[in-house]
Amino acid sequence: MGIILCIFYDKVVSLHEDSETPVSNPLLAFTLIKRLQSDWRNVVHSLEASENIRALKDGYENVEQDLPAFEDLEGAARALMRLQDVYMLNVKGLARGVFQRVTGSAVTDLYNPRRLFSLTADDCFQVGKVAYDMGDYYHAIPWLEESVRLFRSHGKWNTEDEASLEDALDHLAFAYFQAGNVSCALSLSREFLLYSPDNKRMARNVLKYEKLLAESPTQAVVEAVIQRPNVPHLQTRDTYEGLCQTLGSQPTHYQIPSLHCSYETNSSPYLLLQPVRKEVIHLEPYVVLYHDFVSDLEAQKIRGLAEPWLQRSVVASGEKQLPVEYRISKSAWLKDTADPMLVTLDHRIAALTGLDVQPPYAEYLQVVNYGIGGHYEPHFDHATSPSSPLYRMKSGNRVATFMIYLSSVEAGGATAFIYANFSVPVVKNAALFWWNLHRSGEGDSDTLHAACPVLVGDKWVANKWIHEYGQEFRRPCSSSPGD
Ligand SMILES: O=C(O)CCC(=O)C(=O)O
Ligand SMILES: [Fe+2]
Repeated sequence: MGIILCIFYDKVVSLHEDSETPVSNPLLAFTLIKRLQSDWRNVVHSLEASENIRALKDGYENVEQDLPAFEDLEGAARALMRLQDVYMLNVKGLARGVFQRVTGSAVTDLYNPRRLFSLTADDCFQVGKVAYDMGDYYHAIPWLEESVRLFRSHGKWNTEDEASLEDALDHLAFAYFQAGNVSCALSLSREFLLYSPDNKRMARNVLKYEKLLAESPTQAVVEAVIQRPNVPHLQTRDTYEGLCQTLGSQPTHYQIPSLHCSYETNSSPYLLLQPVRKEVIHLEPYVVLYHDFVSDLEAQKIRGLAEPWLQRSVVASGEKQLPVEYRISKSAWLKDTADPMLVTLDHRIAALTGLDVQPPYAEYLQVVNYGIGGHYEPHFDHATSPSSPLYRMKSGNRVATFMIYLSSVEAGGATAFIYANFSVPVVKNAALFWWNLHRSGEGDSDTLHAACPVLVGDKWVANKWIHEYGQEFRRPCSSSPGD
């Protein structure tokens, strides 16, 4: 193996040596994907590697098809930007490996990593470039700023790097120009010319920026405010993000007497022997958390059964099911026949809720795995249009959701109820239950909810969606719209 690859290999090994779990730190996850997607390729194609190039290339080509694709790197960069937005994380801090929310002069640590993984100038460049290529200068600027700062302070270019200080200056200058900040664009372009004085394009840009500033000198002082790119389908973004930022901890005014804990037996012989600790979290909509609904072993078993079948999650769009940016996770459906333990689980859900969960009155168990940055933006579980694929089961709408947390997370990943204005943290082995429909059969719009992005960790949940039919005598209907 060539010396360059050895150095590169040692660097990768030392970064990952003390992570005993699969990658749970978003910064480490991003750099791992980047190392496999672009750094390694850059080492292989570098001039220094030429003496050992054949062996090096053969080794790379053998595994190339199994390595992350550019699309994966892009996804990982977008996940970092999502975390930055939702948790108001500071890019400078992220590049140093810390997860800090900075609001005014207040700095809050959202997570304290055991070890700091800092990003390189080239890592930051790649994140900024993903945003830049999408015309998203709001995100491109801080990441490219950080890249320029790191290139300037370390100065050294590494074999595996895709970009140099000039590339970072070039992109940042143009991003500032696009965002309306001509004076920053000008000074960065001038700095670029110090390193590459013969670059004609940049010389023309400098002239253009000088001319613009001469024509309208106010441009020099006006700090352009760049708007964060809007997500049209998400009007409730501020509430959602605020609820995610609490990481599921409840404000004290929720500690009201009607919200209490009890041992639930629901008059079921099954539960009399082993009551379940129930915590009423909210009344309208009615949301309860059943603690220790499953054991560690059961949770592990369910994850293991689902793992081989996991696929990118989809959502109902008209009559079709499609992957979308607002739901990022993997999921699998488990039939009861997959393991007798799932039948036991159904019995336990039926005993607790008093509902019939046999097919077709409930769906199979949907197991969901969210990686870093994985999320599900505000949505309803029940169908809101008569053409929804949910009606294909011919057992009505989804009357209730029973969701089991099959893992803990290190940070983030809370379940947020937007209009009801509360969020529930991930409580390993607990199950969250709520009614999606009023007794009239009409959807309860107060159940709008979301899965906050996972900041650090690997989140698993399982959904059991219970349908209207079969529950007629278990949850009688009522014509009163409020019930
Ligand atoms: O994962 C969560 O916290 C919520 C998941 C959810 O709402 C869903 O899968 O429909
Ligand atoms: Fe949901």
